[in-house]
Amino acid sequence: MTAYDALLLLSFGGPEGPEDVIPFLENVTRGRNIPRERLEEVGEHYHLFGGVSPINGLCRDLKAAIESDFAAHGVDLPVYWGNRNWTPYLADTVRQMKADGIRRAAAFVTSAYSGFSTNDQYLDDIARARDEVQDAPEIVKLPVYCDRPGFIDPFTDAAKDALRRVPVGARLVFTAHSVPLSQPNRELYVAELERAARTVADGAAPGAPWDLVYQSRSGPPGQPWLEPQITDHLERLHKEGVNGVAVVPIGFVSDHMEVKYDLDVEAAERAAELGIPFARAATPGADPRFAALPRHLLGETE
Ligand SMILES: CC1=C(CCC(=O)O)c2cc3nc(cc4[nH]c(cc5[nH]c(cc1n2)c(C)c5CCC(=O)O)c(CCC(=O)O)c4C)C(CCC(=O)O)=C3C
Ligand SMILES: [Fe+2]
Repeated sequence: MTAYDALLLLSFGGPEGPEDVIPFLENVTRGRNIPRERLEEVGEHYHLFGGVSPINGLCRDLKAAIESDFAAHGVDLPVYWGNRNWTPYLADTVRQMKADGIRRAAAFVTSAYSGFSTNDQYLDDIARARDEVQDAPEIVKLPVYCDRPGFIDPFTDAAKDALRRVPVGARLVFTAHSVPLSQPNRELYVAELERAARTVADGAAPGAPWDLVYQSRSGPPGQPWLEPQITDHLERLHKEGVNGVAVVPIGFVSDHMEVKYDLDVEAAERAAELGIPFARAATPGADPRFAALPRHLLGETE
């Protein structure tokens, strides 16, 4: 079926305990001009969760779901997992793949879009990890999948479910991670987000208004980033008299910290203060349709 001899699940990584939080944040922000106060604030978000990022468990679940999907469809490929910013570090995974005799792996990244943070940085990570390992296996990133049914359909179902938890007429609000306006390929990222949001909105609430807004901004105050922020947007919707909000984190694939804190804690609190009924849609996570995406994408590339 395929010219590959392994699948590599490539993710962001996150701390596994309180002592990991600061070194993890240093890894993420090295050379990136993020204010110290912002780091301390984000560190507190992790400490609220015992210093453990949800992303690691989510990756383990997704890896198991991909393995089940492969087994159910006769795809005989081992699945490896490596991260950009924390253990299991990608370079260590590549070293293990090499030791196991892997020669050419396909990489499925836990980020669906084109753009710098969402695609290009992962390509750089692959190149850097391969440089660290002598005769490293070839690693080919699978195509961007933000328009695929395996990504869109779970969101459409989740958006419908979230709409059922707020009053009829509530606004569908899509969120994605903000990035600096100066970031390379920012237009492409936004265009893909708009297209994905429109597709989900058409499926979940045909004809109803929807918005695409941003979250988790981290740069210095003077630097322009994609706006509006979800919290500001909630205020605006409140002033407009909107009677409820169903938030769909279309920019992410799983319920990691940006979802569990920035939406489920921060945005939900803001909505409560404003008296707006608020529901947050699930992300694809380990949905079997999402876990089937690597197999579908493998079948298309050689
Ligand atoms: C577009 C995008 C995605 C979606 C694509 C993808 O999923 O890859 C994403 C995902 C994630 N971002 C994550 C964590 C962090 N991102 C940070 C900082 C930044 N993110 C950025 C962008 C994105 N980030 C940017 C432009 C910065 C500024 C620094 C820089 O230019 O790189 C910081 C520093 C502190 C802060 O938030 O300021 C942290 C801790 C986690 C792990 C969560 C967990 O542990 O559960 C995940 C999945
Ligand atoms: Fe981030």
